[in-house]
Amino acid sequence: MAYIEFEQVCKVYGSGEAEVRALDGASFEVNQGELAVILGASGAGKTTALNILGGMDSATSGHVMVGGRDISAASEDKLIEYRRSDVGFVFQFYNLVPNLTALENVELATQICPDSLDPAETLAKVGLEHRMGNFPAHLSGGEQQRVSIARAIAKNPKILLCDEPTGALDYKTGKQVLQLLQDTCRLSGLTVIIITHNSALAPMADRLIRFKSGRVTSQELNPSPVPIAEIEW
Ligand SMILES: Nc1ncnc2c1ncn2[C@@H]1O[C@H](COP(=O)(O)OP(=O)(O)OP(=O)(O)O)[C@@H](O)[C@H]1O
Repeated sequence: MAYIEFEQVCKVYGSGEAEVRALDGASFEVNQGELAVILGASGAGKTTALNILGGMDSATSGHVMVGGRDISAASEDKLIEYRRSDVGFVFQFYNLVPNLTALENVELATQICPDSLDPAETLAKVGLEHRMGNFPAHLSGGEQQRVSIARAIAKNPKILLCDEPTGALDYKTGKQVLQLLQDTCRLSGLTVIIITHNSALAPMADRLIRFKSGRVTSQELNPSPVPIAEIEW
């Protein structure tokens, strides 16, 4: 059994004329420690799938198994615990608290987690040891995204879910952020899932999952993933 199993998941928003099938029987799996890339056009259902996997949204039907637990059948209390201790999120627009410093943003996330890592050490790991006292507005986009990655990693989660993590960054900064995510996956054994529109990123993945119209159209394993530094687009 794979660590993550997304089985025939449907997500329907609205009803009647206004019904939208954001997911329409999507199935994929990801093994522990893998870096998976989810590719698909706008509206294909990628964010919906990630939100369900992260326990932030619920499936209309189907099953979502993580580490042998059926999170699609979990109670609200269990889901809160799952979101706190098992899942780290990285968003396109960082979502940092503006009136807290970089260090305080990371500390805030770790305060609710039982096995969290040291916030200052984690910021140093992402190369921000000299920027810990800065507020988000005084950091570049790439640095803010590093803080948000540190915030997610410092929870010591089992899976790291990244929704278009380089969508707001320039080419060079985006590449550095992807390198950090690839290194984090390799060095810490964290299971990392990255959503992107950019098909050029496919070679960096251990597993490539393609979404179209709420379904998974293909799932490929890559025996020799390429370091992001060697990928150009
Ligand atoms: N809360 C909602 N209510 C109604 N429809 C929704 C809701 N969330 C998503 N949808 C619809 O579900 C479909 C899938 O959306 P989703 O955001 O998952 O796609 P996506 O592949 O992540 O797209 P993008 O790359 O543009 O972010 C879209 O048609 C979207 O409009």
